[in-house]
Formats: sequence, structure tokens, C-alpha cells
Amino acid sequence: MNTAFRIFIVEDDPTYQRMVRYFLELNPDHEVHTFATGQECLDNLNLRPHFVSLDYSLPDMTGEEVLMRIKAFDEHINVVILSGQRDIDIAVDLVARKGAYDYITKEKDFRARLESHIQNIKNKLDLEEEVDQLRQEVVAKYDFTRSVIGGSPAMQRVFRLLEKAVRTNITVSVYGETGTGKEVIAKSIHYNSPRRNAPFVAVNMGAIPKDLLESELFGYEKGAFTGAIARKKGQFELSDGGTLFLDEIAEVDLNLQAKLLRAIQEREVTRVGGEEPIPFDARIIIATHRDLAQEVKEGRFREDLYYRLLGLTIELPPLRERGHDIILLAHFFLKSFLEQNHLPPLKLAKEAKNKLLGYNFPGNVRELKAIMELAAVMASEDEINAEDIQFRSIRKEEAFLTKELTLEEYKKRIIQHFLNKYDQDVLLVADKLDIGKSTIYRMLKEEKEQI
Ligand SMILES: Nc1ncnc2c1ncn2[C@@H]1O[C@H](COP(=O)(O)OP(=O)(O)OP(=O)(O)O)[C@@H](O)[C@H]1O
Repeated sequence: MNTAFRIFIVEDDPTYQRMVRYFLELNPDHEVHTFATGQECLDNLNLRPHFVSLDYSLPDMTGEEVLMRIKAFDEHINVVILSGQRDIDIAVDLVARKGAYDYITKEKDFRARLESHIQNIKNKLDLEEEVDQLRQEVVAKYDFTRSVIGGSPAMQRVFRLLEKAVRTNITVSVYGETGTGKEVIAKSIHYNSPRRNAPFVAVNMGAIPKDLLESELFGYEKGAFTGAIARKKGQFELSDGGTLFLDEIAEVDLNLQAKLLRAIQEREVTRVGGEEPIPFDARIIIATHRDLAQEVKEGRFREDLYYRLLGLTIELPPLRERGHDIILLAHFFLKSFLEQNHLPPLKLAKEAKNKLLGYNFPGNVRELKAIMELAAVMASEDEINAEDIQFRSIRKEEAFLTKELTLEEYKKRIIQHFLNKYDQDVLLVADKLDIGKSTIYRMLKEEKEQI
């Protein structure tokens, strides 16, 4: 702890009071205050003691009453009851039911026990401080103005939606190819929302075997099935107060979809093998790389669940459509990798940038991250050159020609692709494709009219 550890001794026996004060003050980190009555102690609670040693029998009120009023003032104050032999039963009850930290009897080992309690409470407070600090760090990490990198018009649109999403509890559905950052977006929403101090729980529906998914989501009661040796909470319950991120939602089978719908609609779950409905309060964020509307059309996804989950829709564009973001992200990943590995800075050569800009990134941002990390390792001297950038994607490029469009439609797609790639810069795209800029303007006008 950085500040003094503040101790209240509430004790009407002056000899005891002096003795306890003496040995506790031997530790220079302790700030000790003594009070002979319950009222005096209560009057000074604004000093915010970390620890109160409370004699059970005081002249003006019982230890129970003082305890209750301390807890009503601030339930985090740790109170140890000092009791005589005849009050032990009451003291035990105060620990079990009224929130006292423990009780001590005034016997030989009294000093050792008091000191051990104080040490435990200090450790507990240190841990709480550490957890708080870590929590702040996570929150700062997911401040989306810093953690989600992107300056392209497509990502600016995403940022505007993120700002709207964090203000309410609306369900959010995130669509995007693999590696486009769906989970990063979900975390950013959580850590920028008022729910940031409650849990963010992510469940990858595609990664859990089908027959385990239900108990994973909803939990189970002891004896619900062979192997259920103790009751277990499900992810819905664990996300209470926070955010539940259901990744790869399209992978859930129709049977479980019905149960999901019920849970989300009623805002309560029933554990497998249980009867009692358990309410939960979590914001739901879903993600998929599939076209969920198409899944509905083909009968693989329930229409009612689809509409329930739709909420605010965020479409993450593939990296190849984010223009200069490729370079922003490349620098970002390069810098973090070098920092994490305590390596000196590296520049990114122009040819290396051009090589990156000309690639279609089937694995999206995740692939770029891996490429940059490898490039940092491969680079000699202080620069990453074109040959340090290695593409090893195992995914095929989009099967462009299998779509069977008309030549005119292909033309539009190609122009649109280049517009996205070069941040809607018509002149640059006209130059790259070697066509007249009026062709592009005409196409854009036609599209507008169709809308
Ligand atoms: N805009 C971004 N800014 C910074 N990092 C990003 C961004 N988008 C993605 N990343 C990083 O790329 C990697 C992949 O992101 P993430 O896991 O969120 O993708 P995903 O779409 O959920 O993937 P999948 O569909 O495979 O589950 C992560 O390391 C993530 O931190």
C-alpha cells in the first residue's frame, strides 16, 4: 500500500487500549486511533479506517450495533470483533452473517492473531489495488481511439457506430471476414461502455463441441449428466453485469438456437438439469464471417433469432478495402513487436509499402500482423525491405470469375474495389486502371440513382 494503514481501536478498557496502541504503533506504517465508545468510533468514520478492532461490550452500544453502522457507512471496512469468552457465540454469528472479518478473544495469543489479521487485510488491499490497476490498464488498452487502428472512410464509419454502441445496451452484430478485427471491436465496445468494470466473456461457438455448447452457455446442476460432479455456472451467468460476446454465431445448430432465443428474449437462463430460471443482465454482441441473412434463407438459421440479434450492425470491411490503413496498421504492429522484444526501431522502405499495398490479404489484419512480425525478424540493418515482406497465405483469393456476372457488372466491381482500396480517390483510381475519370463518376451516379 502506498498510504498509511489506518487502524481504529474501539475499546473501553484503558489498559488494553494503551497496550494495543503501543504494539501496533511499533510499525511506522500504522496510523492508530483509539476510541472508548461506539459513538466516538462512528463519529470518526470519515477518516476511512482500513481496519477496526471492535470490543464487543462497550458502555454505550453493543458491538453488533456499531458493526452494522460501520458496514452501512462503507461495507469495505474490515472489522474484527474482540470478544470475551461468554460472547463467542454472538461473535461467530457476526462473522457468519453480519460481515465481520473475524473475531478474536482476549487471550494469550491475542497480539499474534491481531497482527496476522492486519497482515492478511493488507495483502487483500494490495491485491485489490493491483486488480484495479490492471483493470485500468485493460480499459486504456481498449480505448478504441488507440486500440482500433484505422483512418480510411470505411473505418471512420465503424468508429461512428462504435460511439453510438457504447452509449446504450443495444445488441451489436459484427460482420466481417476472418481476421478483420471482430473481437477487437467487441472488446472496444465493452471497455468503453459503463459496463467496463464487469466481465467481458467471449464464447467461440465454432470451437466448442456441439454437445458441450449448451452446458457451456447455460451451466449445469450437479448430477445433470455423468461427470457433472458439481454445479457449474454457464457463460451467460458469468457475464452478468458485463458483455457476452458470441463469436461465430452461425455455427450453432437449430436446436440450440431455440434455447438461445428464449434466453435472450426472457433475459434468463436455466442450467442443464435445473428448473429454476436465473436472470442475467449482459449486453450481447455477436459476430460471424457468414452472411446470416443468407443462412436464414437457406434454413440454417432461425429467422426470429436473426432479428433478435440484429441490433446495431457493424460491417467490418476486408483489409484490402481499407486503403492506406494497411500502412498505418503495418507501422502499429511493427512498433508493438519491436517494443515487446526490446528491439531498436525499424523503418519501412517505400518498396516494402508498395508490396503491402498491392496484396489482397485473404487473412486480413491478422495476416498483416504476422507478416510484419516476420519482417521485423528478417530485416537486416535498420530498414524493412520488399524482400522481408513474405506472403504465405493459405487461403485462396476470392473466386472472382466463378460469380458469372456480365462484363459491365465485372467492370463496376473492379472499379469499386479500387475505389475502396484508394480511399475513394477517383483521380488516382482512373490513373491506376487507365480509364477516364468520367467513367467512374458515371458509375457512381448510376449507383446513387439505384439507391
Ligand atoms: N483495426 C485494428 N487495429 C488494431 N489491431 C487490429 C485491428 N483489427 C484487428 N486487429 C488485430 O488483428 C488480429 C485479429 O483480430 P480479431 O481476432 O479481432 O479478428 P476476428 O475478425 O475476430 O477473427 P476471426 O473471424 O478469425 O475470429 C488481432 O491480433 C487484433 O488485435
